[in-house]
Amino acid sequence: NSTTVGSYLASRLEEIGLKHYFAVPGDYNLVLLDKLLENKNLKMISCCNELNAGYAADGYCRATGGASAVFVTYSVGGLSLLNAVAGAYAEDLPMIAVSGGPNTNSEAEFEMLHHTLGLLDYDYQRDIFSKVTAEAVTIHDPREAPTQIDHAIQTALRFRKPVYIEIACNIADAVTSAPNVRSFGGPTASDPLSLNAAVDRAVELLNAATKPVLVAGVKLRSFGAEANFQKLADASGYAIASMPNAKGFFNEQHPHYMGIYWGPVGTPGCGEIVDSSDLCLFAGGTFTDYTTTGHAALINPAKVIQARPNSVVFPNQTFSNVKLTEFLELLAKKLKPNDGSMIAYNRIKEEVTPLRPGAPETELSTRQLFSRIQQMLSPDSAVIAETGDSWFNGMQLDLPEGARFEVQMQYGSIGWSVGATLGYSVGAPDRRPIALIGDGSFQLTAQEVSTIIRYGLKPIIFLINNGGYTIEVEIHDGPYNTIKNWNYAELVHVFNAEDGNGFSCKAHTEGELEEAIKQATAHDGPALIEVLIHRDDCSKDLLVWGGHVAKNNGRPPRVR
Ligand SMILES: Cc1ncc(Cn2nnc(CCOP(=O)(O)OP(=O)(O)O)c2C)c(N)n1
Ligand SMILES: [Mg+2]
Repeated sequence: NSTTVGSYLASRLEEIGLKHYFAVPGDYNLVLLDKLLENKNLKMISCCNELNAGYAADGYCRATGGASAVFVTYSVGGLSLLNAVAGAYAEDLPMIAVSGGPNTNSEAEFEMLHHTLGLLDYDYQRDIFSKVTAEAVTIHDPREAPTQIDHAIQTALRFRKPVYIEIACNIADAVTSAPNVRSFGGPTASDPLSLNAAVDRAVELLNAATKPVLVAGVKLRSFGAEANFQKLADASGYAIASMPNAKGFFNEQHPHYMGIYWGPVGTPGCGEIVDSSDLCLFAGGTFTDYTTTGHAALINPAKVIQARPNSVVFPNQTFSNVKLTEFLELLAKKLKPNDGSMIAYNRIKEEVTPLRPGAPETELSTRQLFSRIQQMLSPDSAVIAETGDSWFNGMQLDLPEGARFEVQMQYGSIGWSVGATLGYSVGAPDRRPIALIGDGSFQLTAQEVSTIIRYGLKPIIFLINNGGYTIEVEIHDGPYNTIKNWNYAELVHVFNAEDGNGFSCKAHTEGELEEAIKQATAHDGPALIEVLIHRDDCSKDLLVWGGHVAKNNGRPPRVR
């Protein structure tokens, strides 16, 4: 029996668990969107622009732990979406980017087309997307659609990477085979010999260590290994740390959790224990200039085991085709418990004394703001921290068990958080996201707040108005770090127009913040609190981190 190409794609998206997709229409994808709308089990979320639709699809992956889909028109849409897809690649998110494409006859007829470069080559968008995806296919022949679509979807799920599917505008409603039964698996299994050898080697080294530690890394989430890591943590008795881009992937209320491992700006006492340990197992970690604070973290490769998504790397040995989930799971069964690192940590850990609130008329400080946000957190919170001082302030939040934390620290494309908050809210309706967004970042993608209002989503957005690009100021200042101030709170009323339900207000003082949070929390809809912070009031950690990153950026060119 048969169906159409668009309906085939829709039924496969439904089959892999999607309930929503994000879209911006254009004449290359209108018929395709019509076919998608026929599928009543998928809901279209219409976005203001393709970049934000991509950021929303990014947030949707984070909220659901699964895939997401975004639909755009050719070239003018696709090339705007591109940056969000590159971000999904960097962050290991299985986003399915679908673009309408030129009529299958156009190239053969030497037809010049609108929205294109004015050349007679119409493969350029797929070619560009092939650089930021694990697979990029163009569907011209409806008979090949099932094969191409299934292959692209399977690739996204197996490698946890975005894929690109281009569907010619006159093919979307062409007849093709109905979808036949099959499963769409995730990452493949390990090579058993390699897995057992890697585990045995790890057991041998870790059991011989005096104060080994475990560190949770960012890839735990994308490769579905959070639960396996938790089992290993419980079985080992080791002290545990999380890297900054893995915050929340390990339960921060666990008795052996030390905090964030981020070199000189990590949780006090945590870095010292990791750096002085005689053997550290990093599970899914990434060691970039940002996650090591300009390489100021004192990681000694001779004392590190890296459990990666598809391999385990010891100081002088690598075992390939070993899956992270299976390695952690098997190791948990074989490891000898050892609380040496926990004893060491308990000797030096510092008790954090909560900040005492000032008088209500006290001018708001970053520290007071975040100590107040801390009190809002609950197990169903999801904190979304934008690139900026929000990384550092957000990192210090103490997450209740079950609360989630999202950062885009690998790609760090400012403005991501607005679309990501939209997508996360759609993907996790049982959570109330709390977004921490700087004024500079917000100015790139502000209009997606109107989509949050349009669909009645209910995140609470803290818009931190400190007058500019403070994170850049602390790395390297210049006139380019100052931005034009907006009346951010007023923008919500602009987006509400006559039928929106967005709440917003400004807070200059601790008393106003208290009132704002009370009203926002009580409001049954989206809320934006614009907090006014002094331009130089940033976290101490940003000052330290900025200095190290600037120094690392400034390394002189090597000349022979
Ligand atoms: C798309 C994109 N364009 C430029 C940059 C560089 N950049 N990184 N952070 C910033 C400034 C962020 O400023 P805000 O959001 O106001 O954050 P804070 O003031 O640090 O709280 C820039 C301009 C970037 N990271 N991503
Ligand atoms: Mg700012």
